[in-house]
Amino acid sequence: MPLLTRITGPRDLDRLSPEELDELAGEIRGFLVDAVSKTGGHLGPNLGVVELTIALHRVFDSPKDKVLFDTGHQSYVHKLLTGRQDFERLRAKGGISGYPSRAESDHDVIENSHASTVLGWADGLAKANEVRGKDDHVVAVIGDGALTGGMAWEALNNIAAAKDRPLVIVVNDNERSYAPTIGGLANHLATLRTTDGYERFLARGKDILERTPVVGRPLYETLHGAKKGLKDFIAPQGMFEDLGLKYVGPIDGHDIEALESALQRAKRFGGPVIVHCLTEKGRGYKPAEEDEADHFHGIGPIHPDTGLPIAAGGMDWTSVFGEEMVKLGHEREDIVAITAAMLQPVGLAKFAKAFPDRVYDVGIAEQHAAVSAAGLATGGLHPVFAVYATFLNRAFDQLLMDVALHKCGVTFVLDRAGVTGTDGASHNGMWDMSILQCVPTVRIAAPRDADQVRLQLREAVEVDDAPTVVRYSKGAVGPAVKAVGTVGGMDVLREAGSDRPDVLLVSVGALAPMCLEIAGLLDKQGITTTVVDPRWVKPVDEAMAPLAEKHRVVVTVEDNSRAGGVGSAIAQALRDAGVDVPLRDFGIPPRFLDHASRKEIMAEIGLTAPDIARQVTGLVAKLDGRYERDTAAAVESVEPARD
Ligand SMILES: Cc1ncc(C[n+]2csc(CCOP(=O)(O)OP(=O)(O)O)c2C)c(N)n1
Ligand SMILES: CC(=O)[C@@H](O)[C@H](O)COP(=O)(O)O
Ligand SMILES: [Mg+2]
Repeated sequence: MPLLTRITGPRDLDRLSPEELDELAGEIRGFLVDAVSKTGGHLGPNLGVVELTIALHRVFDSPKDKVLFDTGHQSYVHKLLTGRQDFERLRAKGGISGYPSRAESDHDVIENSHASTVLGWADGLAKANEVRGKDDHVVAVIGDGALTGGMAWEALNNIAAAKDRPLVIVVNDNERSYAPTIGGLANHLATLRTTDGYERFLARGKDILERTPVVGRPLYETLHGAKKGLKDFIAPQGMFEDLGLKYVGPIDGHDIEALESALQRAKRFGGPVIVHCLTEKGRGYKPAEEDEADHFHGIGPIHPDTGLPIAAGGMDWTSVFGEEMVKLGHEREDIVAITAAMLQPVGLAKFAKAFPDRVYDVGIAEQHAAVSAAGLATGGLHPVFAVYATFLNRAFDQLLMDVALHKCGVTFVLDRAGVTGTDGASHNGMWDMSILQCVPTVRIAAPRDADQVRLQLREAVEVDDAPTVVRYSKGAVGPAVKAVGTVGGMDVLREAGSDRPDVLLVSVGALAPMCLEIAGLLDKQGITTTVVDPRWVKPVDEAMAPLAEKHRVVVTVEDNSRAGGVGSAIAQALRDAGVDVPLRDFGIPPRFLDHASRKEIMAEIGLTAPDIARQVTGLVAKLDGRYERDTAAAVESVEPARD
């Protein structure tokens, strides 16, 4: 019977022998490859923390002790050891989340998948324990990549100041974010890695010697003295110790015994202590180990034996951007690119290959990316910062106060805008067109197809005195949607065919095909509709108000939060212009969305053609003063939302 099936909670690990623990690690690796190759997910990061997570749960007593994960994408092993072994529907609707989830388990604390927050959480929890007189342990697992985020250092600055406040920081150092982790910190970790394990030597020696006190004690003192000498001699004083943090390491992150020994020492230390663990992303699965791109950081379904993707990827938004960037790079030598540790995922790999000296990976440091972009622009260049829409939240103040306030020509390209779905609540790109509404001078483009991405990216990089934003969805790019005319700077996608059309339907970005479908459904109700794509959704086009005035109702549809989104901005513009036409805005409800597929979530929140057509039908019926009965009948006659 597989050992893994006997593990229903962390305490079941205590009964296993060292040999069984190694056997369990092997079983877990096999389980991860088998399960995640079917569902997709973060295979590489989790293969790298098998032994580490086993050791953590043997040394600490979760959930009394808090075991915290930064970003949380590497918490699958933690889930397996804390009673969750059904990975059939990993990241799918109704299945387990790909990140810690309080609804799933008391062992889970941080659900936020935005990096570099774990040390802040740990600092707060440790302070709470101190105030409440609790002796629970707080253990924070942070990757070398997440350690490049500014918030990690804000927390470390606080943690290091409290020398008597116990807190265990486990640095999961696999030398990679997606690609190899960049920066001075990564170089410093490399220095610590090369100090030939004097801590490891001591840790192992101390535990063995302590078990034989008679002989061991004097011998240990000698060793300890030797260690001091050894350390001064062979290991530079680590930055962490200079900060006032006890440093233990480097520890082989795949040696359970060594890990437990180091973690036991850290547990007893009584103050803030860093355990520096050396791990390998993708360990134990050859296709991942040999993958130079990102060691299978995040994958879709693959053939387990070869690691090759099952679904062939078509043309996606990211590739369209990436290819146009290369063309722009050839045409304009002032264009440079910035990524926050996601060169490949945001589509800048080709640009980096063509222009290696004009691309900057700043680490997981979006705030720094935005401020350094202001510097680059002030220095005469035009930076393009490509980042997932949800991670731009991190750099809001820098976009506002460094880029916009100083009139810097910086282009922010937001990938994964709108509902992404399977990565859970914190990954949907649903806030950018809300938070940016209040930024003076910023211009926001929402391209509807590949041609518009190319065109609007070019329009954006032409602006040299204000921030520009180009935002598009995740995954395959939809069909080209041609304009049939223009009004002001807006594209008309469908004429109403009436002198007094009923509905002005404002289609934002990638939802254009759905908006044309809505217009078709309204047609069947005898409702005439003009469909426009503003292209640049901020500022609201000056032609919007006079165009709205020619219609009976305005409907806006956006893949962004309804709260303060494009619909709100247009409503405000109509009010400011004295245009009194009712407006109904459709978007993502301002709440956190549980993980599911994009399609499932869009249906759940009513962002589908039938749902919207049904509501607009009812709206127009009410405008006509038709009886509720008629309205209900008209509404029901719209085709039900396809499942
Ligand atoms: C603020 C933020 N920016 C970017 C990301 C995307 N991201 C997820 S995991 C990851 C790399 C993390 O590297 P590391 O912390 O070393 O963990 P590892 O995957 O190596 O275990 C990145 C950049 C994120 N989750 N949050
Ligand atoms: C954990 C994290 O933030 C990333 O790995 C993210 O999951 C990637 O998302 P995509 O799969 O959409 O690139
Ligand atoms: Mg890493």
